[in-house]
Amino acid sequence: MTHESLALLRGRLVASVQASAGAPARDTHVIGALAESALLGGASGLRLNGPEDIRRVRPVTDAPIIGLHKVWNGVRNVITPERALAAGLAEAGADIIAVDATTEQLGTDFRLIGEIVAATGRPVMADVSTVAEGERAWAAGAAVVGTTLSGYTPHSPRQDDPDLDLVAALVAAGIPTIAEGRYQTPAQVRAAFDAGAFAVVVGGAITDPIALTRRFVAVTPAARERV
Ligand SMILES: CC(=O)N[C@H](C=O)[C@@H](O)[C@H](O)[C@H](O)COP(=O)(O)O
Repeated sequence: MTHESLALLRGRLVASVQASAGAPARDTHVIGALAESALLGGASGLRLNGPEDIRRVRPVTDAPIIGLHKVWNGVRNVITPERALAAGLAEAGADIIAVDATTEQLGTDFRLIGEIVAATGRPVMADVSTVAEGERAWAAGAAVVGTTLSGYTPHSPRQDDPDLDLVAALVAAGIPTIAEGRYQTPAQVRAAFDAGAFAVVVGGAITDPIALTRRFVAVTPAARERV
């Protein structure tokens, strides 16, 4: 199968435009405006959560949309855990479907990936947290693997920085890899491409004004006095 939409992302930046429930930006029109802004800034693709946001953005761009559907499992958001959710994303206009491909979510049976490819006709981006999960997802039919969930599962390293080691290890295993998760600076994005990443996804550092403001507030004397 050829994946034209995925091919368009090679060597390029994808903006993840999402907002948590309760955040002021959690409004489909705000998400739409942020997505359009990211495209004007040169992002070549978007990563969007849920059919509603995808429906808002699809008519204004031909840029590839990676769709995901987050479901809270009591500990963290799981990414598109069911076929029906994947079908909803495809119907809304997603070109690529992101799927949680962690051991804690799928155990050792990663067949959901192939089922979603068959049901939607869309390539799957498998969001993983370890090399073993990446290898299993690739064998199960993922078109590309993302380092998205490194740092968010019990068996991956907690760190403030992006997991560049995981990018390098997946690339060394011959797996097309999208670097995602905690990319905050252009230097980190460059490092991911230097490690062989196929594309890089940046979320909060582009689209989360609360997190961005916090970074600046943290260095004010008032904030330092509080520590
Ligand atoms: C762990 C998880 O659920 N990650 C989600 C996946 O879609 C999003 O909440 C992240 O914003 C996205 O991965 C981009 O990452 P960052 O915002 O760190 O650049």
